[in-house]
Amino acid sequence: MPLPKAELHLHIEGTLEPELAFELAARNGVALPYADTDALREAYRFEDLQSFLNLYYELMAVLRTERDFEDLANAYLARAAAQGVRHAEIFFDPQAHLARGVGMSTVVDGLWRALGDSEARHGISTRLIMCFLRDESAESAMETLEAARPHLDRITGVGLDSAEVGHPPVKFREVYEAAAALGLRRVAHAGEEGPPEYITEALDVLGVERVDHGLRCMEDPALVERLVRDRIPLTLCPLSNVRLRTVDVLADHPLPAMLDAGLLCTVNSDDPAYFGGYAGDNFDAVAGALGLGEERLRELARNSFVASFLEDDEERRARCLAEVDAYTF
Ligand SMILES: Nc1ncnc2[nH]cnc12
Ligand SMILES: [Zn+2]
Repeated sequence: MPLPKAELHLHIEGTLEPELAFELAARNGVALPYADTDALREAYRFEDLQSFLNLYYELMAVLRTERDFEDLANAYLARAAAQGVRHAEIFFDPQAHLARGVGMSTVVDGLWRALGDSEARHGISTRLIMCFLRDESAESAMETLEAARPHLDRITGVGLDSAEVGHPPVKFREVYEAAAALGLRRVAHAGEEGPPEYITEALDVLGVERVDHGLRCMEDPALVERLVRDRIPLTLCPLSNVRLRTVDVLADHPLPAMLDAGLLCTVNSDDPAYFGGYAGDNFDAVAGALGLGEERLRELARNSFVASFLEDDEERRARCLAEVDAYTF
């Protein structure tokens, strides 16, 4: 049995495996510019975040109907369950779908067909986090929040993703204020490729409760001190960092130094179909490459539930934490 864990940084569109991409392409009559799944996998050699995003957005063309989103989410949940995931807070990118003429209801209702009974079917409780694309305008983000209004009973929070450099958090001040007024939780990608100042800005201007990636905080000791003091969780994605070349090799990943500094780190998969592994694979990879022992792994698993948005179900959080504490490696 794998170590129980929560996954807090997972883009549902990034779980689209080549086999499912081709199946959905055939179902929807969408032509993909790759001969087969092997040819597609060959394209998974990324220079940086942007080179990945180009393929990530291109492949979304196969996602068209509620059933497509349901199948995508069910495939992820089955894989995640097999790797010990007991709770998943799942990002989705509505603007990337709205721009293709796929409506907000198609996306949210489709995802919900899988998430609605995920606890019974897969043993995974779930939350949905709607991300704004930071390389689109602030006006577009606000329109997206408006479009989500009828679905807010199914959306726990908002996030910020896509190309980071040149798109500082301050650009989204108003939409985050509006999201907060609607009672939504707030997170944002910051310090993945962008500078530590973006992390500080996400905290000060957007009021985020959790930072996605946050890797580059290590360049600013005062920021590290603040993140430790305020117990701000970081959702790290080690295999993603290697594939997108923010870290040269896994053995150089700053995770051990971050844990030693007292940061509330979690380990997640980001876009597992593209980066070589799901949540459990990321745990296994850091355990091997960084020599993390059992107590460090247990700490990471505990952190994932502590950092989760389970305030509305403290009983489940306590049950999951008890499972982690009772786990024998
Ligand atoms: N790692 C990542 N960083 C920013 N935006 C993303 N969208 C999907 N994956 C992402
Ligand atoms: Zn991400």
